[in-house]
Amino acid sequence: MAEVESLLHKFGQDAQRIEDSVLIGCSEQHEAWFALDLGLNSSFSTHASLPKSEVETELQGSFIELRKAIFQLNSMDSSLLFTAQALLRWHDGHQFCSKSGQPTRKNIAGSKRVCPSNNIIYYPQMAPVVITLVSDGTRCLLARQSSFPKGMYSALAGFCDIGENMEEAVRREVAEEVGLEVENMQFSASQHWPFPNSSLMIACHATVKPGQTEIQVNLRELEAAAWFSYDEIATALRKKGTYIQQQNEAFPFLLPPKLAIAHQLIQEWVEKQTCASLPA
Ligand SMILES: NC(=O)C1=CN([C@@H]2O[C@H](COP(=O)(O)OP(=O)(O)OC[C@H]3O[C@@H](n4cnc5c(N)ncnc54)[C@H](OP(=O)(O)O)[C@@H]3O)[C@@H](O)[C@H]2O)C=CC1
Ligand SMILES: [Mg+2]
Repeated sequence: MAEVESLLHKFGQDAQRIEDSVLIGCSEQHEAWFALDLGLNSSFSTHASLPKSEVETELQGSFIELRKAIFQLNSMDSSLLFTAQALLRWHDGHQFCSKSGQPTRKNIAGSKRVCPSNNIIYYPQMAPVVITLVSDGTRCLLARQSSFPKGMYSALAGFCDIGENMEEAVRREVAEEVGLEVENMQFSASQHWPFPNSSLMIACHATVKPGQTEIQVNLRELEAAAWFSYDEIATALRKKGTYIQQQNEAFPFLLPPKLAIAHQLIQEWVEKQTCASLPA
């Protein structure tokens, strides 16, 4: 706190803004961890912006976009940063009560906001998203959106509609995006993901009926989708070098970064194929 105060003083800022911090976790030694929006991205903060390059010099570091940092972070740092970014962004977007129009107030930890005029409490929200790795028994289906990094393919993902359960969302998303009917869904794991706002990614494996593998790519949602063999996926998983280096290959085929739950699904599928091919 003393360090942050001295940084704020150095840049002529009111130390009072430390109260805008939000609690994002706790170390194994029971030290509380907080996140504070320094206001370098002006749309994110109600306070005056700090000069980015001067803060970088002062802190001997450099700010990079979270989407790019994903390729370099370890799982503990990423979890803290994902929580921090999602929570700070939620506070920024909930400054006013949607019923009374009055300013809302953050509680000390930053786990909610309250409207003093009618006591309505606002809690941070996450949007449930299903992500499915579809397999036909020997191949798995991956797709890419035009916004993905060059050459990157991932599992099919989509937001749950209101009133839907996970199974219904998986069936609808796979049918909408590639025109396939899935069966045998199996839950794998879940993950908080800070994009586009704050999503709860619910990951599962699913299969298609034998012989029913013809894809109809929905070009409004996807740029491409295709079946990939075990060898293609296993080779892509073994690739060395940074993401930038891999993207610069003549025909890059890249899988999502290790921190993404899509990567975990793909890894699990490869392991399952390896086990299935072993002699009994
Ligand atoms: N961690 C991981 O491994 C992965 C994470 N993801 C994440 O999953 C998310 C969802 O995948 P995506 O294929 O884009 O989803 P969808 O296939 O559902 O398509 C996105 C569209 O859904 C509509 N939509 C419905 N509800 C929401 C909502 N709550 N927030 C935003 N848009 C909504 C929007 O359409 P309209 O604009 O027409 O309203 C949006 O353009 C992505 O944002 C991505 O960050 C994806 C792959 C891997
Ligand atoms: Mg989608």
